[in-house]
Amino acid sequence: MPPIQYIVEGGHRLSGTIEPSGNKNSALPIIAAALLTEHPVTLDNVPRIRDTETLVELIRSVGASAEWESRNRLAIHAKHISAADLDPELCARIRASILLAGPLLARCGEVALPPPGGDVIGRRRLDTHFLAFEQLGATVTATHRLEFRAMRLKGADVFLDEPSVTATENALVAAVAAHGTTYLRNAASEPHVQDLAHFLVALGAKIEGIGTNTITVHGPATLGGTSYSIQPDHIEVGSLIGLAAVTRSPLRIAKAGVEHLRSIRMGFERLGIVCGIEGDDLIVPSGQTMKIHDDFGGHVPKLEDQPWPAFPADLMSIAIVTATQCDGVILMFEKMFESRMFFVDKLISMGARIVLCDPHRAIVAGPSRLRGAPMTSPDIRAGMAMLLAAVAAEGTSTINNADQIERGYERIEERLNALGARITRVPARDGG
Ligand SMILES: CC(=O)N[C@H]1[C@@H](OP(=O)(O)OP(=O)(O)OC[C@H]2O[C@@H](n3ccc(=O)[nH]c3=O)[C@H](O)[C@@H]2O)O[C@H](CO)[C@@H](O)[C@@H]1O
Ligand SMILES: C=C(OP(=O)(O)O)C(=O)O
Repeated sequence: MPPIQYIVEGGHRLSGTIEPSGNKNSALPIIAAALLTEHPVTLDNVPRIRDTETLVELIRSVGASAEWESRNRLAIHAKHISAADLDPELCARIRASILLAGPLLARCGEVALPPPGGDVIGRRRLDTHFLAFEQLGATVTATHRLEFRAMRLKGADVFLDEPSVTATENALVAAVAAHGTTYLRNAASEPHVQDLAHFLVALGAKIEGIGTNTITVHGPATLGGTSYSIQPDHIEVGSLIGLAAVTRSPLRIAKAGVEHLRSIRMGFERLGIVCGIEGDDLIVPSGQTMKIHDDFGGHVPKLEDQPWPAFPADLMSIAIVTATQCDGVILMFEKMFESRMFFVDKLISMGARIVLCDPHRAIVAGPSRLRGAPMTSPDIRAGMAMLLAAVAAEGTSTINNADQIERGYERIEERLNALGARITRVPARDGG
């Protein structure tokens, strides 16, 4: 497939209603966890994006059947599977290939995984996965491949060294098959971790403490099949709030999953963007003050990411581009990844007033007028932030490597164009 470029004619107001897709980071562990049961599973609201398509290819390669029954409905049946050698090229395409470790270890007793890929946003350690598997009775060997073995997984009292999202998900899946009770302490509690836990419960698992940082699993469970619908993507909702703000447009985000939006709404409120709620819809009115709230005493405020339920790391790039259009000064503090902020040089070349203090902190002074510019997307969220900047800017921008954006956002140019954006999707001419 040739690389994709977006050509964006900026400066147009948007309006209308848009529905977020299903959560990518829920769909990935849930598709992998469907390998735990030999009974049929039907998943609805699966985002049809590059990451899910790649994981579907991977689960087929171990013997599961996986058919798209409609655009967003996926039927999986893992009656007989074998953790035979997995394709290194497919595994390297996505971070989520590591999520096959838990279900394949549980079903097959051993698995050898080529290293995972994913966004290049800094070092991405796997040590927490290894710690959890070892405490559940597996042996782990990490050389050019990651090898996990356990003839019988045993329940344990596991304290994770950090609340890693995918490590919590792998440990949770392994614990469902383990003999005895498992406590996962210092567990991640992101909406996607909760979604996976609810899916496992629908299969027949016994899990307590969903949504907290101590998850208790009573195993081993006798699992059946189920039909399950993936929750809306709160990161996409946050991206759409940013889009409405930077284009000063009124948007209704329908079926937004408002129960998971509290910290996200608070983050945008610090930038002077206040959203309303009507049922499960989120309303972003136009005519916002977009005035950054100083801290008490007139001090420079800060927006920082932290593990859930605080403001999510995956929205930091979107928050930065949004802040460039707000009135005031704010420190943006990205604590998790070493390279996620480097894309701000592109915003600076478009006219944004940002000082990158170090790889984790940037000071944004707004508002600034953005001019269209050529850009290349380094990762999903920086790419989406660039798309927001391009839609808001005067003039035309090009975004190369838009494939990165499409790893996480389904038919995004088509859906934003329906709101009034002017984005043309073309195969990249310069290979970019
Ligand atoms: C497929 C998937 O679900 N990917 C998500 C998952 O990745 P993933 O599960 O890979 O991310 P982790 O939660 O393991 O953490 C990512 C990085 O943050 C650091 N870290 C983590 C927790 C912490 O309290 N402090 C800290 O500094 C880790 O050292 C690591 O370098 O969670 C990330 C953090 O929400 C998101 O960006 C990714 O979109
Ligand atoms: C970092 C992300 O994804 P992944 O972990 O799949 O690379 C993301 O969704 O922002």
